[in-house]
Amino acid sequence: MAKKRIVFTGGGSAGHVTPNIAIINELNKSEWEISYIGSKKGIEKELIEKQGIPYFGISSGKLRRYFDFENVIDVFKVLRGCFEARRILKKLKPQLVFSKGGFVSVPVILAAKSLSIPIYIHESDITPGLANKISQRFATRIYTSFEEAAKFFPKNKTKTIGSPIRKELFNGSAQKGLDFLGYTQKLPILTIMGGSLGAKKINDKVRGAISELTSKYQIVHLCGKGNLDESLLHQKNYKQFEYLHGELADILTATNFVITRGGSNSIFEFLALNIPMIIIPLSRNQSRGDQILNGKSFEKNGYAIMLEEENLDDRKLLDDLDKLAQNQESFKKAMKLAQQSNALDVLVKEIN
Ligand SMILES: CC(=O)N[C@H]1[C@@H](OP(=O)(O)OP(=O)(O)OC[C@H]2O[C@@H](n3ccc(=O)[nH]c3=O)[C@H](O)[C@@H]2O)O[C@H](CO)[C@@H](O)[C@@H]1O
Repeated sequence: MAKKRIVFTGGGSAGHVTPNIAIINELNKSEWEISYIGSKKGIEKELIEKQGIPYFGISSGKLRRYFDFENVIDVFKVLRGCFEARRILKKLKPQLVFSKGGFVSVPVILAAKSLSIPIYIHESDITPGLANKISQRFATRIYTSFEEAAKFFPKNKTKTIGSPIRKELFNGSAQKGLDFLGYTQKLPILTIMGGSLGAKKINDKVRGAISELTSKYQIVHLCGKGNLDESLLHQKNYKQFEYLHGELADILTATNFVITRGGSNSIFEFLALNIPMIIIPLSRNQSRGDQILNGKSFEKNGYAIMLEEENLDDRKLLDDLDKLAQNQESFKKAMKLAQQSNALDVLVKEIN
């Protein structure tokens, strides 16, 4: 029997890729021929090629909400991306395009629409990103992580399902994580994840308070590409990484507490893994404020403490960490009570 064909798209940062990887890993490879269209150089290229999935790079422009001369150039890049995506889709002839958003997905969606290929999209945040805002009118079905997001999309084709999480994250070994880090069970493990690209503000604050932090915690700092601090290479109880791939599952299983940006996929992963967290969202100056809404929603439900960047100083960070540790059982209880969504199973079923 001929295989069914699906094309995934999404990129720019890992949050627009890891949910696709979660789904790809669950699709039966003897039934599905899977391909991916992303940008020529974005993080999606490396992450998808690691999975052994055929990858097609297209020209893509950044979508900005403000005026910039670069916008004019980017319009041409996006147009070029549309033609390239159309050529690739005509060749691959998929029955479905699945998009996780990010600016590279827009040309793919426009091309898919022009070829009448059905399109499913997933929105991770409470308010839709610009790419999904544009794409939604062309989508056949729209899925959201947050209940609050559904109101931004047409009712008849939208469904809230939660966040599709890579199954491997649930199969980690705490001991393997400790061995990898060279840590013991003497002090709690605090993992700091500044989103997939790292967060300079968080990196600086953590490093500024390093003596006090490392006297209480064994730290795993995911600091983003190009953000390693050489002066701390020999710091006791401190391990820094630009980005972790396969080891992440073991490390998160060994982790007691997390300090994180408010990226939707990360915080849903910590929720599913029952790890109490402090969320420091990207501020309104640097974003549309989606992470603040994500953080507020998690705080309201008792899963996290939210600490706004404007209030982020060493003392506040240390105090909030103490609060998190003292009340860890109540955070864990609230997280356990949360309807653990089976978003991944739902999506795989709907795609099949
Ligand atoms: C700056 C920016 O625009 N951020 C957005 C981006 O965040 P970002 O790309 O940071 O996305 P998320 O925090 O949602 O997800 C990051 C993903 O990368 C993985 N990971 C991270 C670090 C690491 O070392 N290894 C690893 O595997 C995490 O497990 C997670 O699956 O997309 C999110 C989902 O739309 C949005 O909520 C964020 O606002």
